[in-house]
Amino acid sequence: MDATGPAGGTAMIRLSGVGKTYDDGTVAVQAVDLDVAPGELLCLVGPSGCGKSTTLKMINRLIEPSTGRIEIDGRDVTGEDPVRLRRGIGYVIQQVGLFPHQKILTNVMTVPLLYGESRATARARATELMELVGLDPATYADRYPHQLSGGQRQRVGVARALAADPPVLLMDEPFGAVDPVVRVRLQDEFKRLQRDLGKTVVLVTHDIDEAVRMGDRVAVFATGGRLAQHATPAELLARPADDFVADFVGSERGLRRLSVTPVETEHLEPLDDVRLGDLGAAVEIGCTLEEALAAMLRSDNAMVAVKRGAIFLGVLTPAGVHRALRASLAAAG
Ligand SMILES: Nc1ncnc2c1ncn2[C@@H]1O[C@H](COP(=O)(O)OP(=O)(O)OP(=O)(O)O)[C@@H](O)[C@H]1O
Repeated sequence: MDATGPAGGTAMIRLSGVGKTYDDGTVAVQAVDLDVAPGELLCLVGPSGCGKSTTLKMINRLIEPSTGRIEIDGRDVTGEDPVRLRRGIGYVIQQVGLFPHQKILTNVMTVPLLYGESRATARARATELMELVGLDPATYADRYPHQLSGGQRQRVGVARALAADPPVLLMDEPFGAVDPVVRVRLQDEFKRLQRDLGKTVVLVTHDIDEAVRMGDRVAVFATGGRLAQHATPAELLARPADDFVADFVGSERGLRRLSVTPVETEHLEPLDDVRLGDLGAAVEIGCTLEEALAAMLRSDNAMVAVKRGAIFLGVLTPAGVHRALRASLAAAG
C-alpha cells in the first residue's frame, strides 16, 4: 500500500494542530484539527482570505505547514515524496487548466498515459470517464476546450482528476465559474458521483449554500485562519457555534435547512380516495424539503404526493413542511 491508500479505495485524512504562517508573517491558518472520514465530503467554507485554500494545499503539499501534522490513512504526508503523494490525490481547481490545443478526449487521456497505460487503454478509460461525468463522448471527444461551456469544461476537469482513480480528491471552488443554475446541477451530480465512487473529498467554497448542499460535514473558517465550527450541515444551521458562524450562515438559515432536511413519513398526512396520478406532483420519500416544496410550487395544489416507488404514502402540506423543520431543529439541538 502506498502513502495514500490503495488506488480506487477511500482514505481517511487527519489534520492535527495544522497551522501556516507565511514568510511575511501572515497567519493564514491557526492550529486546525480536522478529521475527514473515508468516503466523506468535507466542505471548507468561510469569507475571502480565511485560509481555506492554504489548508487544502497543505494536504497535497503544494504548501508546507508551519506547524502540526497531516496524515492520510495514518501516514504523515510530510514524510512522503510530493510527486508520489499527489498521484493518490486528485486536484480540481476553478480554472480547470485544460490544454487549449488538445481535444477533450486527449486532455482526459493525459493522466492515464502519464501512468504508463497504452494509448488504447487510455482512450477507453477517458471515454468511460467522459460518460461518467455526463459528457457524451460522441459529441464532445473531438472538440477543443474553447468549444465547451464553462460547466462542460468543469466536468472535463472532474473527469481528468478522476482518471487516476485517486482515493482522495481536493477541489478548490470547482463550480465557481459557472452560472447558478448549472452550478446547482453540477453540485447535485457531483455529490451523487462521489457517493457512488466512495471518494474522500475536501472541497473549498465561499458559498454557504454550496457547503450545506454538498458537505457531509462543513468546516467554517473565520478570518485569521481560525476553525470556527466543524459540524454536519444540519447541526451548523441549527446551532451555530458563535456569533461569527451565525452571521456567516445568515438569517436565512431556516430556509437553508430546507435543503438538508429529508421528508419523512411522520410529516405526511393521509388522503383518502386519492390515486397517485390524481395529484400531479409527486416526490419520493427521503427527498429534501426543498425538493418537495419545489414540486408543490409547480403543482396546482398546495400539497405534494409522497411515494415510495409506486406506493402512495401520503401528502405533504405547507403545515407538514413547518412541522418537519421544527422537528429537525429540535433533533439537532
Ligand atoms: N504566498 C503568500 N504569502 C503571504 N500571504 C499569503 C500567501 N498566500 C496567501 N496568503 C494570505 O493568507 C491568507 C489566507 O489565504 P487563502 O488563499 O488560504 O484564503 P482563502 O480563504 O482561500 O481565500 P479566498 O476565498 O479569497 O480564495 C490571506 O490573508 C492571504 O492574503
